Amino acid sequence: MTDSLYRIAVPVPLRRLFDYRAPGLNLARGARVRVPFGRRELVGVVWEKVAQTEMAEAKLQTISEVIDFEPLISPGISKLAEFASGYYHHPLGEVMAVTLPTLLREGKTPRGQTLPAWQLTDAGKALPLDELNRAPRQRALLQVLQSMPEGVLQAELLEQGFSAALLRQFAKNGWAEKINLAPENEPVPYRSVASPVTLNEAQQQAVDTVAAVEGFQCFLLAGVTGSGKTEVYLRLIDQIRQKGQQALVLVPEIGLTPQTEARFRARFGEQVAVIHSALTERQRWQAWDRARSGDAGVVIGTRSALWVSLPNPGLIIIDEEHDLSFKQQEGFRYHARDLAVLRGQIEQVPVLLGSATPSLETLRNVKQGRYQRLALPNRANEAQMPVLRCLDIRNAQLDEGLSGALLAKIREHLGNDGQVLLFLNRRGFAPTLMCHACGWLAECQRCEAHYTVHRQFRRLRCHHCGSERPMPQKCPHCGSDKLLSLGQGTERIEEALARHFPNEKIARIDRDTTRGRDAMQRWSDAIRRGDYRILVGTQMLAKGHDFPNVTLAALVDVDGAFFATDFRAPERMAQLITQVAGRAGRGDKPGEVILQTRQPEHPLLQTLLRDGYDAFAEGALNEREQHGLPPFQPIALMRAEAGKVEQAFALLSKAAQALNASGITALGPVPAPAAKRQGRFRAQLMLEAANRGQLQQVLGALLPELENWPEARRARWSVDIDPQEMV
Ligand SMILES: Nc1ncnc2c1ncn2[C@@H]1O[C@H](COP(=O)(O)OP(=O)(O)OP(=O)(O)O)[C@@H](O)[C@H]1O
Ligand SMILES: [Zn+2]
Repeated sequence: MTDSLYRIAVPVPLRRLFDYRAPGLNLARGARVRVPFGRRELVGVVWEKVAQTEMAEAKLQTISEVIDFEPLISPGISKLAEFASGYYHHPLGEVMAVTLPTLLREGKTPRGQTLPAWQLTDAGKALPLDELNRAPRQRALLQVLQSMPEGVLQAELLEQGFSAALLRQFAKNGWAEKINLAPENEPVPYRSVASPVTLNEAQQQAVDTVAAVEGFQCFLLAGVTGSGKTEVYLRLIDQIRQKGQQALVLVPEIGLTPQTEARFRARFGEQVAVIHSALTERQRWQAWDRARSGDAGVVIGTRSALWVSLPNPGLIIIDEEHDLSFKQQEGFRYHARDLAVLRGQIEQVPVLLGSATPSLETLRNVKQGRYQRLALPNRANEAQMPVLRCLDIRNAQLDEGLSGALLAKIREHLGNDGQVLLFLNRRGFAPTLMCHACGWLAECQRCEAHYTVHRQFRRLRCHHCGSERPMPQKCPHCGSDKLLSLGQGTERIEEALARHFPNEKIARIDRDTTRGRDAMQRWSDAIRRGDYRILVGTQMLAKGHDFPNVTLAALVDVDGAFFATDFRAPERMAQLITQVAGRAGRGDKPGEVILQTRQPEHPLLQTLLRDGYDAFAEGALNEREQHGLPPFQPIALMRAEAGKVEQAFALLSKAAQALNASGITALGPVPAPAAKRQGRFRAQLMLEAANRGQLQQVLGALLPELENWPEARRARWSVDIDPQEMV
């Protein structure tokens, strides 16, 4: 007799699966098992049953414990994981582990909520009904309990009119006992709630087009800021819920836009399960489990929610599809938007990508006819799009980066009862501390980067590694007390504004003021109430908010982006400007947008202001095509970091040779833009291929080999397919 053999995805950084014996067991794909691995025990996921193994008989080990007898992961998700593992060249075992909530990954099986219930004892079961003919209530209860041997929820019995006293009587007689029963995960029946708004023509057309699709089709919902994209999502979800299907909605950072969650809850109530990073592990598992059981009809979450198994999916939505947060930047570097489209294909459901500033990747897919474009060209509620204007600050007198003209504009808008929003993508007081006497710079030794001055905390902080130290009183080098804070962060702008507008309350929204679970919710409520009329913030303030009374949006400094080396910098800048601008004039008062710049004639800025984001994107796409950059040609980055520079370079140089020999262009190695982080030196290799197939094939062959090189043991390395950031 031969044992059953199973191939298991074990969470180790090796690009292969492992075979185990499971004598006499019948295991389901997607179920968890505990297996011996080296000297440890690990939780793996059953991948497939195999007839034979290449492993030596003596090395073959036996599964130590079966955790799930039913698959925990849906067939759709395991297909998606398998594809992603191949595409991103990340070990399948680790992919599986990353995609599960921590409790499940650790092999735990959290017990769901249980409710009090009643069940007959053996004496109760043996009791003939006729014996209770003279006590009709008792007889009725006995009859109910006999018909449900697994027990009946106490709440249900009370609802049927059996009193608590009667139940106690049964217990006293020894006929029944109180037990705990898991509530049946019966989906809450869905009732459609009438929408408070009537869709406009463009919205209605978008809804009708998506709703008419059977099976897979990917759409771009290109709606200008404030065009009512969310309303389109809600309407479509309502339609699929009526068919009993589930919707998956991925959003950038749900904590930043509490209004979005509130709108979904207002429409779908208990149907909604929200998955984000601020949940406890138990809450996260609960939300995940409600989705997996079909109990939750609408799942809203950040990147990792992509991996939730759904028994009955009907629609996948990616809101703000251009957002960088959909790309995981470490470990398993997947792009949740790209995989969501694939998931739609696997599960045969429509996918809707929404954005006012679509990524160039998505726009190219539209051009090629792979995605269908749905446009919402106007704001939903008759509000006009704001007017964008450059404010030339060359030679202007600046007070902490604020020009007199900008200050006058702020005064004007406040005078007209509007709120004003100032955007600066730098938190803290100042990005640099310098000694006026000797030129000493406060630098993080571990990262070779400037410390940021945080006056609020009286500390210097490294924004790369998080290390910090007290603000020095004197220069540690020459002892002078003339220490200068150079440049501006949000804290400093706030301080300057407080000087100019002493009677106004100022809301500063950045990572330093939004700690804690409901911080953003409180800010958002206070801003909508009008408690604050001046808002200063980083990109947290640029994303998706709907503050109807904001009439002026100003970008304090747009020049930085022009000097960035990353080829995606112009795209990001255009998206950011358009999104910040989109916060202005959303209510009944018209909006105005001001960009402070020393490069008012910059062609990119000109195109964006004169012709809008779509025209800008068109030009940017042409440029990418001419230079053979994504989305026209695929690129990948191979990164390495080590305690010594030479170790990182040694590995990458050897890899470059191998890659160049196989027809891939490997550029480098060069030091990474952030060449030292947390005491480790970083280098990278840029890979360009003629096409995806070639890139996949060459890397697929090289990496299992590279894994065993001696150089690979002296450096930590990773591969980033379709990298979004070059850092
Ligand atoms: N058909 C409609 N009639 C009237 N008001 C509407 C309609 N659709 C949406 N709105 C309102 O318009 C405002 C903007 O809508 P919504 O927030 O959905 O836009 P959005 O496209 O998601 O915006 P952004 O991309 O800027 O986040 C909201 O206050 C919403 O209630
Ligand atoms: Zn540091």
